[in-house]
Amino acid sequence: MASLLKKPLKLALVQLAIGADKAANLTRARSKVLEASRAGASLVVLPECFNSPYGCQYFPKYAETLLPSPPTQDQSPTYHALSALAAESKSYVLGGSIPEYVASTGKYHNTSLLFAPDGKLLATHRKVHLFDIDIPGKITFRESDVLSPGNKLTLVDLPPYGKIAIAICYDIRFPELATIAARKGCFLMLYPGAFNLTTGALHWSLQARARAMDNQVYVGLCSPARDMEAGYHAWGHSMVVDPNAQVLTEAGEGEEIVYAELEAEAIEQTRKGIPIYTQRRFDVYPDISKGHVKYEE
Ligand SMILES: NC(=O)CCC(=O)C(=O)O
Repeated sequence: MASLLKKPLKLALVQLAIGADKAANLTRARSKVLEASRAGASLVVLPECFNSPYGCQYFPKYAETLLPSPPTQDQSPTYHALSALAAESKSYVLGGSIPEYVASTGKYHNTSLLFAPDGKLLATHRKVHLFDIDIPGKITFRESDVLSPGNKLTLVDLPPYGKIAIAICYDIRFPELATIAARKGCFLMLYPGAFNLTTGALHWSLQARARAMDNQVYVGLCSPARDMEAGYHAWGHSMVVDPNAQVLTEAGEGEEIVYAELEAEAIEQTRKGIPIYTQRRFDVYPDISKGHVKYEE
Protein backbone atom coordinates (compact mmCIF):
# COMPACT_ATOMS: atom_id res chain seq x y z
CA MET A 1 0.00 0.00 0.00
CA ALA A 2 1.36 3.46 -0.91
CA SER A 3 2.22 5.65 2.07
CA LEU A 4 -0.48 8.13 3.02
CA LEU A 5 2.20 10.45 4.39
CA LYS A 6 4.91 10.77 1.75
CA LYS A 7 7.41 12.81 3.75
CA PRO A 8 7.82 13.44 7.53
CA LEU A 9 5.93 16.54 8.58
CA LYS A 10 6.49 18.80 11.58
CA LEU A 11 3.11 20.07 12.78
CA ALA A 12 2.68 23.06 15.11
CA LEU A 13 -0.47 23.97 17.01
CA VAL A 14 -0.56 27.57 18.22
CA GLN A 15 -2.68 27.83 21.36
CA LEU A 16 -3.13 31.56 20.91
CA ALA A 17 -4.17 34.10 23.55
CA ILE A 18 -7.10 35.89 21.91
CA GLY A 19 -8.62 39.21 22.93
CA ALA A 20 -11.18 41.72 21.73
CA ASP A 21 -8.86 43.66 19.42
CA LYS A 22 -8.86 41.99 16.00
CA ALA A 23 -5.73 43.76 14.75
CA ALA A 24 -3.87 42.74 17.91
CA ASN A 25 -5.02 39.13 17.44
CA LEU A 26 -3.66 39.13 13.89
CA THR A 27 -0.35 40.62 15.02
CA ARG A 28 0.01 38.05 17.77
CA ALA A 29 -0.92 35.21 15.42
CA ARG A 30 1.76 36.42 13.00
CA SER A 31 4.49 36.39 15.63
CA LYS A 32 3.50 32.88 16.83
CA VAL A 33 3.26 31.40 13.33
CA LEU A 34 6.69 32.83 12.47
CA GLU A 35 8.07 31.39 15.71
CA ALA A 36 6.66 27.96 14.80
CA SER A 37 8.04 28.06 11.27
CA ARG A 38 11.47 29.10 12.60
CA ALA A 39 11.27 26.00 14.80
CA GLY A 40 10.87 23.91 11.65
CA ALA A 41 7.10 23.46 11.37
CA SER A 42 5.78 23.05 7.83
CA LEU A 43 2.12 23.13 8.86
CA VAL A 44 1.00 25.63 11.48
CA VAL A 45 -2.52 25.65 12.93
CA LEU A 46 -4.36 28.48 14.68
CA PRO A 47 -7.43 28.00 16.92
CA GLU A 48 -11.14 28.28 16.22
CA CYS A 49 -12.20 31.96 16.13
CA PHE A 50 -8.60 33.14 16.35
CA ASN A 51 -9.32 36.72 15.30
CA SER A 52 -12.22 37.36 17.69
CA PRO A 53 -13.57 36.36 21.07
CA TYR A 54 -15.77 33.23 20.84
CA GLY A 55 -19.48 33.93 21.36
CA CYS A 56 -22.66 34.45 19.31
CA GLN A 57 -22.71 38.17 20.14
CA TYR A 58 -19.29 38.59 18.50
CA PHE A 59 -19.81 36.74 15.21
CA PRO A 60 -21.55 39.57 13.25
CA LYS A 61 -19.22 42.26 14.64
CA TYR A 62 -16.02 40.40 13.66
CA ALA A 63 -17.31 38.74 10.47
CA GLU A 64 -15.44 39.20 7.21
CA THR A 65 -16.55 38.67 3.64
CA LEU A 66 -14.52 36.12 1.71
CA LEU A 67 -16.57 36.00 -1.49
CA PRO A 68 -16.00 36.72 -4.29
CA SER A 69 -12.54 35.27 -3.78
CA PRO A 70 -10.06 36.82 -3.37
CA PRO A 71 -11.70 39.42 -1.14
CA THR A 72 -10.34 42.96 -0.89
CA GLN A 73 -8.23 43.97 2.10
CA ASP A 74 -11.28 45.85 3.50
CA GLN A 75 -13.59 42.86 3.07
CA SER A 76 -11.17 40.49 4.79
CA PRO A 77 -8.05 41.73 6.55
CA THR A 78 -7.67 38.25 8.03
CA TYR A 79 -7.56 36.57 4.62
CA HIS A 80 -4.75 38.91 3.56
CA ALA A 81 -2.88 38.56 6.85
CA LEU A 82 -2.96 34.74 6.60
CA SER A 83 -1.94 34.72 2.94
CA ALA A 84 1.02 37.03 3.63
CA LEU A 85 1.97 35.00 6.68
CA ALA A 86 1.97 31.69 4.80
CA ALA A 87 4.19 33.24 2.12
CA GLU A 88 6.50 34.86 4.67
CA SER A 89 6.87 31.71 6.77
CA LYS A 90 6.91 29.44 3.68
CA SER A 91 4.63 27.05 5.53
CA TYR A 92 1.08 25.79 5.27
CA VAL A 93 -1.06 27.92 7.60
CA LEU A 94 -4.49 26.84 8.78
CA GLY A 95 -6.31 29.92 10.01
CA GLY A 96 -8.30 27.97 12.59
CA SER A 97 -11.55 29.75 11.91
CA ILE A 98 -13.07 33.19 11.57
CA PRO A 99 -16.64 34.42 11.46
CA GLU A 100 -17.60 34.79 7.77
CA TYR A 101 -20.45 36.84 6.28
CA VAL A 102 -21.85 35.93 2.86
CA ALA A 103 -23.51 38.99 1.36
CA SER A 104 -25.48 37.07 -1.28
CA THR A 105 -27.27 34.89 1.31
CA GLY A 106 -27.14 37.15 4.35
CA LYS A 107 -25.69 34.20 6.30
CA TYR A 108 -22.85 33.93 8.80
CA HIS A 109 -20.55 30.91 8.99
CA ASN A 110 -17.70 29.67 11.16
CA THR A 111 -15.04 29.24 8.49
CA SER A 112 -11.51 27.90 8.36
CA LEU A 113 -9.00 29.03 5.71
CA LEU A 114 -5.96 27.03 4.63
CA PHE A 115 -3.12 28.79 2.81
CA ALA A 116 -0.19 27.23 0.93
CA PRO A 117 3.46 28.26 1.41
CA ASP A 118 3.19 30.51 -1.67
CA GLY A 119 0.33 32.45 -0.05
CA LYS A 120 -2.44 30.93 -2.19
CA LEU A 121 -5.74 29.92 -0.62
CA LEU A 122 -5.98 26.11 -0.81
CA ALA A 123 -9.25 25.33 0.96
CA THR A 124 -12.07 26.70 3.07
CA HIS A 125 -14.14 24.68 5.50
CA ARG A 126 -17.40 25.97 7.00
CA LYS A 127 -18.27 24.26 10.28
CA VAL A 128 -20.78 21.58 9.35
CA HIS A 129 -22.20 20.81 12.80
CA LEU A 130 -23.09 23.90 14.79
CA PHE A 131 -22.42 23.95 18.52
CA ASP A 132 -25.89 23.86 20.05
CA ILE A 133 -25.92 22.31 23.51
CA ASP A 134 -27.78 22.78 26.77
CA ILE A 135 -26.38 21.20 29.93
CA PRO A 136 -28.45 22.71 32.76
CA GLY A 137 -26.41 24.58 35.34
CA LYS A 138 -23.26 24.19 33.24
CA ILE A 139 -23.38 25.52 29.71
CA THR A 140 -25.91 26.56 27.10
CA PHE A 141 -24.65 27.59 23.70
CA ARG A 142 -26.53 28.01 20.42
CA GLU A 143 -24.32 28.84 17.47
CA SER A 144 -27.33 28.29 15.22
CA ASP A 145 -28.96 31.46 16.63
CA VAL A 146 -26.49 33.36 14.45
CA LEU A 147 -24.54 30.95 12.25
CA SER A 148 -25.52 28.72 9.35
CA PRO A 149 -23.79 25.39 8.79
CA GLY A 150 -21.46 24.45 5.95
CA ASN A 151 -22.50 21.61 3.70
CA LYS A 152 -19.39 19.66 2.76
CA LEU A 153 -16.37 17.77 4.03
CA THR A 154 -13.01 19.35 3.25
CA LEU A 155 -10.10 17.18 2.15
CA VAL A 156 -7.01 18.82 0.79
CA ASP A 157 -3.69 17.71 -0.65
CA LEU A 158 -0.58 19.32 0.86
CA PRO A 159 2.29 18.52 -1.51
CA PRO A 160 4.71 16.87 -0.90
CA TYR A 161 3.14 15.35 2.23
CA GLY A 162 -0.26 13.95 1.32
CA LYS A 163 -3.89 14.56 2.09
CA ILE A 164 -5.42 16.02 5.26
CA ALA A 165 -8.97 16.84 6.32
CA ILE A 166 -10.18 19.98 8.07
CA ALA A 167 -13.18 20.22 10.38
CA ILE A 168 -14.03 22.58 13.24
CA CYS A 169 -14.55 21.83 16.93
CA TYR A 170 -18.06 20.36 17.40
CA ASP A 171 -17.56 18.58 14.04
CA ILE A 172 -15.30 16.17 15.94
CA ARG A 173 -18.34 14.67 17.68
CA PHE A 174 -19.55 13.30 14.36
CA PRO A 175 -17.17 10.43 13.66
CA GLU A 176 -18.45 9.94 10.11
CA LEU A 177 -16.34 12.88 8.92
CA ALA A 178 -13.07 11.39 10.11
CA THR A 179 -13.98 7.92 8.89
CA ILE A 180 -14.80 9.17 5.41
CA ALA A 181 -11.66 11.32 5.30
CA ALA A 182 -9.44 8.42 6.40
CA ARG A 183 -10.99 6.06 3.88
CA LYS A 184 -10.37 8.64 1.19
CA GLY A 185 -6.68 8.61 2.06
CA CYS A 186 -6.10 11.42 4.60
CA PHE A 187 -3.24 10.92 7.08
CA LEU A 188 -4.30 13.73 9.43
CA MET A 189 -7.52 15.22 10.79
CA LEU A 190 -7.21 18.81 11.97
CA TYR A 191 -9.82 20.32 14.27
CA PRO A 192 -9.32 23.91 15.40
CA GLY A 193 -11.65 23.95 18.40
CA ALA A 194 -12.75 25.77 21.52
CA PHE A 195 -14.19 23.26 23.96
CA ASN A 196 -15.09 24.65 27.40
CA LEU A 197 -14.48 23.75 31.01
CA THR A 198 -17.49 21.39 31.17
CA THR A 199 -17.17 19.40 27.96
CA GLY A 200 -13.42 19.85 27.68
CA ALA A 201 -12.86 17.97 30.91
CA LEU A 202 -15.24 15.24 29.78
CA HIS A 203 -14.53 14.73 26.12
CA TRP A 204 -11.72 16.78 24.52
CA SER A 205 -8.96 14.23 24.77
CA LEU A 206 -11.36 11.29 24.46
CA GLN A 207 -12.74 12.61 21.16
CA ALA A 208 -9.24 13.19 19.77
CA ARG A 209 -8.05 9.73 20.76
CA ALA A 210 -11.24 8.06 19.54
CA ARG A 211 -11.02 9.63 16.07
CA ALA A 212 -7.37 8.59 15.88
CA MET A 213 -8.03 5.06 17.14
CA ASP A 214 -11.03 4.36 14.91
CA ASN A 215 -9.31 5.58 11.79
CA GLN A 216 -5.62 4.97 12.54
CA VAL A 217 -4.65 8.48 11.49
CA TYR A 218 -3.05 11.46 13.21
CA VAL A 219 -5.40 13.95 14.89
CA GLY A 220 -4.62 17.56 15.87
CA LEU A 221 -6.84 19.76 18.06
CA CYS A 222 -5.94 23.45 18.40
CA SER A 223 -7.65 25.52 21.11
CA PRO A 224 -7.44 29.18 22.10
CA ALA A 225 -5.57 29.79 25.37
CA ARG A 226 -7.85 29.89 28.40
CA ASP A 227 -8.86 33.39 29.53
CA MET A 228 -10.93 33.46 32.72
CA GLU A 229 -11.74 37.16 32.07
CA ALA A 230 -13.47 36.28 28.77
CA GLY A 231 -17.15 35.38 28.44
CA TYR A 232 -16.28 31.88 27.17
CA HIS A 233 -13.63 29.84 28.95
CA ALA A 234 -11.76 27.74 26.40
CA TRP A 235 -10.42 24.40 27.58
CA GLY A 236 -6.94 24.76 26.10
CA HIS A 237 -4.94 21.49 26.03
CA SER A 238 -4.23 21.61 22.29
CA MET A 239 -2.94 18.19 21.35
CA VAL A 240 -1.62 15.88 18.69
CA VAL A 241 -2.61 12.22 18.88
CA ASP A 242 -0.86 9.50 16.88
CA PRO A 243 -2.56 6.76 14.80
CA ASN A 244 -2.32 4.39 17.78
CA ALA A 245 -4.34 6.87 19.89
CA GLN A 246 -1.38 7.99 22.04
CA VAL A 247 -1.11 11.68 22.92
CA LEU A 248 2.18 12.85 21.40
CA THR A 249 2.08 16.36 22.78
CA GLU A 250 -0.37 18.39 24.85
CA ALA A 251 -0.44 22.07 25.81
CA GLY A 252 -1.48 23.37 29.20
CA GLU A 253 -4.09 26.10 29.51
CA GLY A 254 -2.14 29.26 28.64
CA GLU A 255 -0.59 30.49 25.43
CA GLU A 256 1.79 27.88 24.04
CA ILE A 257 2.95 26.26 20.83
CA VAL A 258 3.11 22.48 20.72
CA TYR A 259 4.90 20.47 18.05
CA ALA A 260 4.81 16.93 16.73
CA GLU A 261 6.74 15.05 14.05
CA LEU A 262 4.36 13.01 11.91
CA GLU A 263 5.75 9.95 10.14
CA ALA A 264 4.35 7.44 7.68
CA GLU A 265 5.70 4.48 9.67
CA ALA A 266 3.42 5.25 12.62
CA ILE A 267 0.35 4.83 10.42
CA GLU A 268 1.74 1.79 8.66
CA GLN A 269 2.84 0.01 11.85
CA THR A 270 -0.49 0.71 13.55
CA ARG A 271 -2.45 -0.61 10.59
CA LYS A 272 -0.18 -3.64 10.26
CA GLY A 273 -0.48 -4.51 13.94
CA ILE A 274 -4.26 -4.06 14.20
CA PRO A 275 -5.45 -4.56 10.61
CA ILE A 276 -9.02 -3.26 10.88
CA TYR A 277 -8.48 -1.69 7.46
CA THR A 278 -8.69 -5.09 5.78
CA GLN A 279 -11.17 -6.63 8.21
CA ARG A 280 -14.20 -4.44 7.65
CA ARG A 281 -17.43 -6.24 6.74
CA PHE A 282 -19.07 -4.13 4.08
CA ASP A 283 -21.22 -7.18 3.34
CA VAL A 284 -22.77 -6.64 6.81
CA TYR A 285 -22.92 -2.80 6.97
CA PRO A 286 -22.36 -0.08 4.35
CA ASP A 287 -19.12 1.75 3.62
CA ILE A 288 -20.10 5.31 4.54
CA SER A 289 -17.33 6.75 2.39
CA LYS A 290 -19.13 5.46 -0.71
CA GLY A 291 -22.34 6.81 -2.17
CA HIS A 292 -23.72 10.18 -1.14
CA VAL A 293 -20.87 12.20 0.37
CA LYS A 294 -20.51 15.92 -0.31
CA TYR A 295 -16.87 16.75 -0.16
CA GLU A 296 -14.33 18.99 -1.82
CA GLU A 297 -10.72 18.14 -2.64
N1 LIG B 1 -16.80 25.59 19.66
C1 LIG B 1 -17.37 24.42 19.75
O1 LIG B 1 -17.86 23.85 18.78
C2 LIG B 1 -17.38 23.82 21.12
C3 LIG B 1 -17.65 22.34 21.10
C4 LIG B 1 -17.68 21.77 22.47
O2 LIG B 1 -17.36 22.39 23.46
C5 LIG B 1 -18.14 20.39 22.59
O3 LIG B 1 -18.25 19.92 23.73
O4 LIG B 1 -18.39 19.71 21.58
